Amino acid sequence: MLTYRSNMASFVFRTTLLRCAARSVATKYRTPNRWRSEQSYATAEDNKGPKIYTKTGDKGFSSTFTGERRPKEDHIFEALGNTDELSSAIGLAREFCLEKGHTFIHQLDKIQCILQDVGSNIATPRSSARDSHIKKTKFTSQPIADLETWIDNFTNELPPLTNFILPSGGKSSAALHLARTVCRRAERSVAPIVRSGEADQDVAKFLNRLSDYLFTVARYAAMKEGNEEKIYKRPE
Ligand SMILES: Nc1ncnc2c1ncn2[C@@H]1O[C@H](COP(=O)(O)OP(=O)(O)OP(=O)(O)O)[C@@H](O)[C@H]1O
Repeated sequence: MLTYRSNMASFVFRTTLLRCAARSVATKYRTPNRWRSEQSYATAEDNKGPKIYTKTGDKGFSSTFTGERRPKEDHIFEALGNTDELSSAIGLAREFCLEKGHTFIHQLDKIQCILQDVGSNIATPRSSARDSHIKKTKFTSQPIADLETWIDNFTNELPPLTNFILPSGGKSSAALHLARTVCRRAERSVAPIVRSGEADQDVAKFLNRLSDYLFTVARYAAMKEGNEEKIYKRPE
């Protein structure tokens, strides 16, 4: 259901994108509430209609939510791409965790949705944003507080860390570690955007806290599955 919903959201994104080519990215980075209301307007006609590609990016330029055209190697698209990759890495880890019946799936689901909001914020450079853009893409601090609560709860159940842990501990755990490293890349790419005032500070804080969450939940998954985590040993 959830996958269907997200496919649907992306489909509606795309169809709207084609209908409103001049506002291309504006449609792709809408707030979740806006997506939901648009989904209810999707019709059978929409389903037959436009293609997924607009070809507007073929010359190596794309659009921000504010309508600026920038080269694809711009910091903004780099950060958007890393955030997208992060959500995909979490999605894969989630599938392994689901197979093992882990209880934190709902947290991963929520995080993937928040990452869409991270993308909206990054795609809206403050220097060219109108008030309405800023209002729609504002990133709140609540998701950071949620991550901190989840980290603290898992940490209370885990044995204390006494060694360097290496990515291991079964498929769920190793996939969560991989997502953690992608998260750190996303954080690095967001840093200059936040520093220059183009995105909200809380976006950087969220990504920083998210890598700690992914580390902690990776350890938790290994513990719950009864898998040993590899620890660093100095090579003989
Ligand atoms: N390679 C990329 N990496 C990260 N973000 C991208 C990339 N290309 C585009 N974007 C961002 O994602 C939004 C949607 O992507 P999309 O693929 O529709 O853009 P496009 O390449 O400009 O268009 P098209 O694929 O239709 O030619 C863009 O408006 C832009 O903000």
